[in-house]
Amino acid sequence: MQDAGNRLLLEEQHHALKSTIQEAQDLKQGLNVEQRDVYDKILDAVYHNIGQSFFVYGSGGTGKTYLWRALTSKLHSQNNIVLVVTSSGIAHFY
Ligand SMILES: Nc1ncnc2c1ncn2[C@@H]1O[C@H](COP(=O)(O)OP(=O)(O)OP(=O)(O)O)[C@@H](O)[C@H]1O
Repeated sequence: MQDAGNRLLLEEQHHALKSTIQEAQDLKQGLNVEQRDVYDKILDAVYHNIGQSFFVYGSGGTGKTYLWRALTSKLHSQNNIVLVVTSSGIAHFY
């Protein structure tokens, strides 16, 4: 019985991971040139464990949240833990 439970859990986790990978690919493909430049710089810093801070700013509706979704989705799809702390319109990734 426990095996069946574990199998269901694994299937569900696999399904969730497949959805996240697809979402990450879709969001990445949709990035405009400016967003893609920032996306690449931030992921490069994460993958090389540089511990850099980035301040992403722009007028309302210019795609900051979209960029954030693309980044978190990509990192989640690779089993990374993403902590997002938002305060007064300023969001930090750790
Ligand atoms: N590269 C993109 N491709 C397709 N849609 C995009 C892209 N970038 C942004 N959008 C869309 O444009 C709209 C505004 O983007 P978003 O919410 O990311 O802006 P924002 O900078 O976070 O705005 P605000 O500062 O007002 O919160 C959203 O509907 C978002 O899905």
